[in-house]
Amino acid sequence: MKKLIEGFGYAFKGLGYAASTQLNFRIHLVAMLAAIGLGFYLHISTAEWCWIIACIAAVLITELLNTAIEILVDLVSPEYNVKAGHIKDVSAAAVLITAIFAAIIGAIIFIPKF
Ligand SMILES: Nc1ncnc2c1ncn2[C@@H]1O[C@H](COP(=O)(O)OP(=O)(O)OP(=O)(O)O)[C@@H](O)[C@H]1O
Repeated sequence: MKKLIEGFGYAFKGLGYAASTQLNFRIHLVAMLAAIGLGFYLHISTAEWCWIIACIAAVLITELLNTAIEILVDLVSPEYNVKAGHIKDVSAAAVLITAIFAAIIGAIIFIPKF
């Protein structure tokens, strides 16, 4: 039980680190709050909530993994290295793709309600 609680502590430490060091993560958190607020304001359906929650989770998880990959690359390759650059670029592309598709799903759900 103690191990489980410690594990949660480390996870929240990671969340705090990402929130305090990554501007993009904070932007995604603001977008999450905006989507949740709009969801309540526009009374979206249960199925629509499921899509919005899945999108929020996908974007935040991808951003956290991107942050972890950036830290790992900086650790193993602090000097300039073409492959290190590719790893960071591909990781950033994963965040971009997730955010674009989340925005598309958000637009499909919210725009017709205005
Ligand atoms: N060690 C490296 N070798 C080669 N290119 C790198 C290296 N580190 C970073 N780059 C290049 O610079 C870009 C920006 O890297 P940086 O570490 O500033 O990431 P970032 O996406 O701006 O994240 P953050 O600002 O949150 O640290 C990378 O996407 C990559 O193209």
